Amino acid sequence: QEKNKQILVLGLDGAGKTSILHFLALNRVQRSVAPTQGFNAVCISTEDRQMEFLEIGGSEPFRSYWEMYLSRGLLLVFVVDSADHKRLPEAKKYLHQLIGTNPVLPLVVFANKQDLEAAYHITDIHEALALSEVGNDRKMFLFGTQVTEDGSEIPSIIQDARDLIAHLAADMSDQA
Ligand SMILES: Nc1nc2c(ncn2[C@@H]2O[C@H](COP(=O)(O)OP(=O)(O)OP(=O)(O)O)[C@@H](O)[C@H]2O)c(=O)[nH]1
Ligand SMILES: [Mg+2]
Repeated sequence: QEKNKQILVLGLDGAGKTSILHFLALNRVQRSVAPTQGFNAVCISTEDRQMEFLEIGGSEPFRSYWEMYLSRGLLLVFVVDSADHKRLPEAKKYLHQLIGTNPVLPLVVFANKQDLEAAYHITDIHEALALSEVGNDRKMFLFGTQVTEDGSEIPSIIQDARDLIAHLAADMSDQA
């Protein structure tokens, strides 16, 4: 049933998936984050419902699971390291492979690590990931985020993103 579908959180290793989930769930920055070896399920309660997030590790051995779980996804949250310029083409390749299998799955992209000096601005991330090509029938959102202890401004973006994800997830469940 759609109600049991999860919000998939995918993206290359080190992009910040676990860090973002921790912040979304607890409004706090996690100090030492270990790479996710397999799956990381996080349940977040909003006023009227629960959201189930499923992160799948971004390291090579776990990427083969991404597509398998996509059919069970309510929406896709894709996280990139905005400062990892070298691997943006790889991230783009995986993203387009994933969404290619489902023309309507809503997409929320986090251009993470905006605190780093080398970070690309979201307009450059939009271009690097070819987000203009994700399809006209799909809802797509892009957030510039950072999960750091200093600077109180940006984490409010993560809270906005959480509200948006809650709305999208509710829409998708109600459609079922
Ligand atoms: N500077 C900076 N570092 C970050 C940010 N978000 C996460 N990190 C750090 O980046 C590293 C990787 O973060 P994770 O959250 O483990 O990344 P992940 O996408 O879950 O990685 P896998 O589980 O291996 O797929 C950790 O050392 C985090 O502390 C950010 O916004 N800015
Ligand atoms: Mg992780």
